[in-house]
Amino acid sequence: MVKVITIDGPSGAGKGTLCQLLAKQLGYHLLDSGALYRLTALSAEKQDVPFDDTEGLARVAASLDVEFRPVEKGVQVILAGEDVSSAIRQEHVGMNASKVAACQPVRDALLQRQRGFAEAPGLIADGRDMGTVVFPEAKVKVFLTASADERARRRVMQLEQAGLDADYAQILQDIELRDKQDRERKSSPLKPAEDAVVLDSTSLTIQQVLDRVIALT
Ligand SMILES: Nc1ncnc2c1ncn2[C@@H]1O[C@H](COP(=O)(O)OP(=O)(O)OP(=O)(O)O)[C@@H](O)[C@H]1O
Ligand SMILES: Nc1ccn([C@@H]2O[C@H](COP(=O)(O)O)[C@@H](O)[C@H]2O)c(=O)n1
Repeated sequence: MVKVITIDGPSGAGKGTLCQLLAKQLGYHLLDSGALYRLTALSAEKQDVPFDDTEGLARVAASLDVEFRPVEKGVQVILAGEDVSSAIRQEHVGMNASKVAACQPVRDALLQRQRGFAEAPGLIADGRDMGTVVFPEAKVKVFLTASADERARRRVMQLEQAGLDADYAQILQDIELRDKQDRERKSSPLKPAEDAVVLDSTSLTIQQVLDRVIALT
């Protein structure tokens, strides 16, 4: 059986950073499930599908023409031949992803595609419901958290390092709103699986987080 390690948690907890390091160290494949919800939101926007059109959104999710291309500094995301790696990372796309992700038909449309990433020798699955819904049989499950203040501080640093303006108060407000939406929705709400190890990274370095997760494998 393919070994799957699930890393779930709220926005900015450090899941993506951890998952890339884990995948590299263990030689496993990587699933960035948030990218699929972001791509669905971006495609819906491009195709003028309203965010309350459940059927339309599910069609968009089911027909995503996407390729994840490994490159030296991570993964390039290609949507219908166009490089949307930066476009899907915009703050408003994250908020829209959180809206479309609350729609059960969208989640249903993406389920098998996500499971298809589980190939030998193993998979690191990054998201909100990897341990609870998509890979409930995974042997190692981590729920990575950090305080909202710390996550906003990290996001500000990330944006400033990329040469972009960052308003701490606005970012904190967006993080808290996205947390609320993701935790309170009916479909696959953000929560730790019963058998997940909860890891609070607020005062841990990236290396310390990585070491603790490697110790679980
Ligand atoms: N333990 C840590 N200490 C300090 N900074 C960290 C830590 N973990 C991650 N970071 C930094 O925090 C920022 C956000 O991390 P990352 O993008 O991995 O979060 P995420 O959980 O994947 O967020 P999202 O779900 O919104 O994609 C990055 O700039 C990353 O370098
Ligand atoms: N398994 C998942 C992954 C993500 N989502 C939703 O997508 C939004 C964007 O995710 P990022 O990890 O890229 O920030 C997120 O806020 C969730 O609403 C999800 O529902 N399930």
